[in-house]
Amino acid sequence: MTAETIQTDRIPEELRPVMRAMAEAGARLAAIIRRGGDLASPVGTNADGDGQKALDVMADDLFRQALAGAGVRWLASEEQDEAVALDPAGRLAVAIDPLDGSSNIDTNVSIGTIFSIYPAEATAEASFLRPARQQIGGGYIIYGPRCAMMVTFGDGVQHYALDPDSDGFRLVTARQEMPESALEFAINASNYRHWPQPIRAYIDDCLAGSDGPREQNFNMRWIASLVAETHRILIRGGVFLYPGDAREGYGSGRLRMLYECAPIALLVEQAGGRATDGLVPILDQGAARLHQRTPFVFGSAEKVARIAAYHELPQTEVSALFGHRGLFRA
Ligand SMILES: O=P(O)(O)OC[C@H]1O[C@](O)(COP(=O)(O)O)[C@@H](O)[C@@H]1O
Ligand SMILES: [Mg+2]
Ligand SMILES: [Mg+2]
Repeated sequence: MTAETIQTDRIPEELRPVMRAMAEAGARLAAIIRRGGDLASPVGTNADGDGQKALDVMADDLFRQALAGAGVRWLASEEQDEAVALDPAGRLAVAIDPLDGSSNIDTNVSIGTIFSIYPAEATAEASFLRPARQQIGGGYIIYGPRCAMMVTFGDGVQHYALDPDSDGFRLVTARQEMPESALEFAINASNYRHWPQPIRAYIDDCLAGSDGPREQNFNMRWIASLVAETHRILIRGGVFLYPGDAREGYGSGRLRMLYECAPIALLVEQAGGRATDGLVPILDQGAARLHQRTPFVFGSAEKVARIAAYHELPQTEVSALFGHRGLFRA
């Protein structure tokens, strides 16, 4: 690669090496995805028992190699049981979901990479198992019709796109803001019967549309790539929900606190939205274990606040017919 892998003038100086490495590995992964081939074949199982596909492992190797020379002391990955020590002199700790949206690899639907940056502490535990608000950077790369990166260093969200001529990420928008409101929600509705009552009630009211207490119609989207849902919501607004549910192993939902929810929550808050576990802000929480899951709700502030209010309603009110939830009229 000849030109800069990413335009760095708006990136804090101490984070430029790590961002150059992320961009370089991201551009390489984008090229592998464009070329296609057998990327979705099963190759093993990761720490949490999830099936790994060929591209999951390739992406993990690519980012680990790129980050090895970028001032990173600790690296935690979805694909590794334990955090690994990279550079003893490094001052940063990076947590990564190298390939997000694995179920979409073979269908040519947008997939991504999610990353979170903390100051390195003496141990991996101290570096990663801490309040998510202590992140000094977080973002994602989306491998879609256009390859793009959204990243925050705590002062707004920067939007970059991969320039196919130079193979480097160039700034598109210096301060990406999320629209305050939109009539779209995203949830995997096949799990409806397993959801807790407040989530069912919220979705019931969306589905009732203009005949229900909200008195307006909504649209639904579910891509099954967190990165792609986040990108849509950052650009167009709306809300995303992956609640805990009654299926075995899904009590805290599916998504991981450290390398999925924490960085997405940082981006969302920096873009003017909100991100919670349904009730409590994600950034006020931290992972107790590297691969800990959490229920996740994020999007336009007003919608996320409304979902929290459904959690606070008395059970009798939540269970009542939607027409009786007078609180939510208009
Ligand atoms: O298949 P489900 O249950 O709808 O889950 C979809 C979710 O799982 C994920 O694919 C999990 O991420 P990985 O692909 O990195 O394991 C998210 O991107 C997506 O939001
Ligand atoms: Mg993921
Ligand atoms: Mg993944």
